[in-house]
Amino acid sequence: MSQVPFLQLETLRYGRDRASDIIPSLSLNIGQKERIGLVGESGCGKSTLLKLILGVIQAQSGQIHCEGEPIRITPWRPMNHYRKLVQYIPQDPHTALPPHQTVATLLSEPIKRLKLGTPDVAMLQRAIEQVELPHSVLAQKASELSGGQAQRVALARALIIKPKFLLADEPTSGLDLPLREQVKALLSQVCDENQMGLLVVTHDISMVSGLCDRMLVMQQGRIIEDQPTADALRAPNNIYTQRLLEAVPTVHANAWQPSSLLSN
Ligand SMILES: Nc1ncnc2c1ncn2[C@@H]1O[C@H](COP(=O)(O)OP(=O)(O)OP(=O)(O)O)[C@@H](O)[C@H]1O
Repeated sequence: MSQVPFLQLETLRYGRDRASDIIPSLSLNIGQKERIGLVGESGCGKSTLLKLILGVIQAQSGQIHCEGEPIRITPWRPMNHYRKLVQYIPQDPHTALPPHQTVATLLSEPIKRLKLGTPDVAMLQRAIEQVELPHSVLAQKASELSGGQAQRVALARALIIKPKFLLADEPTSGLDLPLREQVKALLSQVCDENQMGLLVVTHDISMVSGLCDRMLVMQQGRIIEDQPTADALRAPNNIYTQRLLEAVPTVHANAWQPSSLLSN
């Protein structure tokens, strides 16, 4: 019996009019626990696609199914169920997290909103431990967090409801190199621990090569490359992907080798 994909996006269209659609027609299947990296130049529609999947904006046409069910049958009832399955970490947590709220309040909010019980101290402490922050952070306000801490708190807030899938919009933008490596390692770790899938938008090809099984390249709202990451990096199908990889100083398509080859 064939397994239903976790997410099925069918001919999604998003834009004001057909002549200037941000996403003209996009279809994509995402498997359970799949880790996908989405790259493409600025303004091509990556964040728009994440918002469509999250359900915060609605496509003009097309459908999204999650585990075989449409995500929006009536405005609110199915969305609550869906939000328990799919969570999001924003591009800039510092501006997305309400500055005057404490981390404890921020972590409690999704549990209350989604009616998943009463948050207790032990639950909040476990959540903050999972992103490798000290318990003392729970008492701090969002405005008092560093960029790296805010990113981890945003991750803890997404993970606290134990989603099956995480959408991450440029989770390492604005962080310095060591912090980027830490966030990448942490994402890999939490995906393993929580048996969770991931769709990460990034300009950092090393994040895709280090974290994702599958690589998508978007151009003008269309997916023009969709391959296992190793194949996309070694032999891209599309000339645009080739150019994108050549523009990356650290990971050159010709220099890249899968770790299995390096260890032989
Ligand atoms: N709220 C909005 N109203 C109108 N146009 C928008 C809105 N948000 C984004 N756009 C436009 O949609 C297009 C795609 O934007 P989007 O943010 O999805 O791109 P992106 O690939 O994520 O870019 P970046 O890599 O710079 O974050 C851009 O042309 C942008 O100007």
